[in-house]
Amino acid sequence: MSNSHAATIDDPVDDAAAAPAIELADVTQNFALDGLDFTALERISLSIARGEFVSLVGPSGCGKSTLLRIIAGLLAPSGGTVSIGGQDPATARAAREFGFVFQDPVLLPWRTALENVELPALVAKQGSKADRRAHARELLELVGLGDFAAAPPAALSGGMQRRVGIARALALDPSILLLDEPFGALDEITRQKMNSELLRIWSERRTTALLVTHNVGEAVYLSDRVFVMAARPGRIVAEVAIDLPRPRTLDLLEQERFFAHTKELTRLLLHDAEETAP
Ligand SMILES: Nc1ncnc2c1ncn2[C@@H]1O[C@H](COP(=O)(O)OP(=O)(O)OP(=O)(O)O)[C@@H](O)[C@H]1O
Repeated sequence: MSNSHAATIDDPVDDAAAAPAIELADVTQNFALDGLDFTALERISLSIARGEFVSLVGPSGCGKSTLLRIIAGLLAPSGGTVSIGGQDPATARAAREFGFVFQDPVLLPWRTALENVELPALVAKQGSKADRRAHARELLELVGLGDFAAAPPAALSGGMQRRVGIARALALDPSILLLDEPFGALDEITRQKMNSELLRIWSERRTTALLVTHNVGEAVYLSDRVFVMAARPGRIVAEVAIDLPRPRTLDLLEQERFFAHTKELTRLLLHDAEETAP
């Protein structure tokens, strides 16, 4: 039986389309501190499929942020290979494959919410002024801030500023969202609301998401898979698949299966903490 459209093994276009969103093989990172070399990350290997939501949890200093920086092409690893949809990280970064959301959204105080969201496209000289504005408006609507386009950051609550940060991260239509403790500084209720919003936005935009968090419940609620890291040296010690149905709603937080997963992850983290205690 023949099919003229079937992919062949050698087809580079189909190979690139089939490549995982993020793939790391034996990634190692050494840093020098006070003249001494130390291993911050040791042989990290992982593969994240397109459209997957994956979290990294682990103790402070285990290298989570360093790993994000390597994936984003901001830091060249000491060893190993990184592939972003079949490209090297620097090429992927230049192609604007990444959107970043950090704990502090760092909005420009003299620009309105809309102008902050518009900024990446302005800097990248993308589209006409009218197109940029329309896209920024659409993104503000997406994060539920359509009525706050003209507000300066100082007039927005912490949660609203994070929403602007998410809208800005999506401004150049990235295929991968890298989130480093984005809601760490928020109170618990606002954080839960923001997580629900994040899930909605992620499913609407169909991006790949990689989240760094200290919060085990947050990792379970959001993720398809969670990687547990340990410190000294930073490494992956467990991978947990979260078998909770989607779409996920806040009532999930009271269900037995949710508790079972958070318990398992907490146990893995504590077990590791005991093993690496000084
Ligand atoms: N540029 C650098 N030079 C030297 N050491 C570094 C550098 N960047 C990170 N480190 C060290 O690498 C280790 C991992 O740091 P990293 O910030 O990635 O950890 P983390 O897991 O994100 O921590 P936290 O959860 O506290 O944010 C730490 O010991 C840190 O001091």
